[in-house]
Amino acid sequence: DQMETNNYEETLSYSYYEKTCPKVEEIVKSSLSSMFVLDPTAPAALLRLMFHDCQVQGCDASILLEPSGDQQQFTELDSVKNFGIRKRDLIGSIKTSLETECPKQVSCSDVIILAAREAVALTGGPRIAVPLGRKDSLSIYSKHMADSELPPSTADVDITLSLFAGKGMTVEESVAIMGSHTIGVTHCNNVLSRFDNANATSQNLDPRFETFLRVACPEFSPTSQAAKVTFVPNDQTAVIFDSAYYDDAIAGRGNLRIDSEIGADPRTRPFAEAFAADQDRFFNAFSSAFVKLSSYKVLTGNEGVVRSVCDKVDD
Ligand code: HEM
Ligand SMILES: [Ca+2]
Ligand SMILES: [Ca+2]
Repeated sequence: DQMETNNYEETLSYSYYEKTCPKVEEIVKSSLSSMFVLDPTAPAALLRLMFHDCQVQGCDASILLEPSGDQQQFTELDSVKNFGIRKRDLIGSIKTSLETECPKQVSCSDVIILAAREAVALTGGPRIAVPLGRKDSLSIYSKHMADSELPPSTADVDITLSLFAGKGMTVEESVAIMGSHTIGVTHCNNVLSRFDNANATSQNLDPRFETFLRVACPEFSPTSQAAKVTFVPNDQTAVIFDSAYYDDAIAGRGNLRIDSEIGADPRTRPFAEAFAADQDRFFNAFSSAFVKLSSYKVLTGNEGVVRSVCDKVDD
């Protein structure tokens, strides 16, 4: 009787680690609560990390892989689309604690999702129930795939709605998931294109806010070092997960093109207004969108592995 060798199709489950690592969610939460006290900007980094992992060959922890041996290889992080990705090391620290508690059980891809979930909850957002059981990729990372799959910083409403429709999201959920920009920062190199007059009229850019952006991000070249180290907050309350992002979007105070246009486009504005007026509605739509994004193209069962360290595929 070969109980352990079945190849039944496995799916994500809300009780996946019940027997193999019952304390997993508690361990992720307690590790991150102390890390977030040390660095209140870390939650935003971990939420974005989840998006950028899931967007490139699915939620498989491919974004964590480092070059192996002494080969010269380009990783996902070498893609300019991954500019500003930070705090990948925190996932490694959580994984180390988990290896002590339950060795070789919890995948790095699940840790990324659980860390993003805590990033939302610990900054004042909803506590989202997330199904688990993702496996980590064996295949090698790809800079090329990161270049082609991640949205450009100049993305508009069309690009954004079709990106999220591809993950089964409604327009309401797509507007809600952009509410992730309620925390964190945007570096000036991503803001400078807003000053291009050819685009400005369609972009719902409040003139006083434009003045603020021009002062915060003087017109240096987008590729200069100065533009890569200066930044502006993503909304008025950039360490709190709230609906202030939508107030700003409606008023034309968005840093990126999408952050402003989402508050003006006839397809998205009604939802931005609803979320600005009703935070519960935002949190509910955000939660279902989060589950859709984080279940995108996952590897389960024998399709992937549980890495023992997150930045390497085990030998
Ligand atoms: C069309 C869709 C999107 C575009 C074009 C976009 C673009 C960007 C850009 C250019 C930045 C600034 C990075 C920097 O300068 O350091 C940023 C930051 C951020 N994004 Fe997005 N984003 C999109 C969707 C999302 C989604 C779906 C999430 C999460 C589920 C997300 C979460 C974040 C967070 C939390 C930050 C702040 C990061 C930090 O403070 O380190 N974004 N995004
Ligand atoms: Ca990935
Ligand atoms: Ca906020």
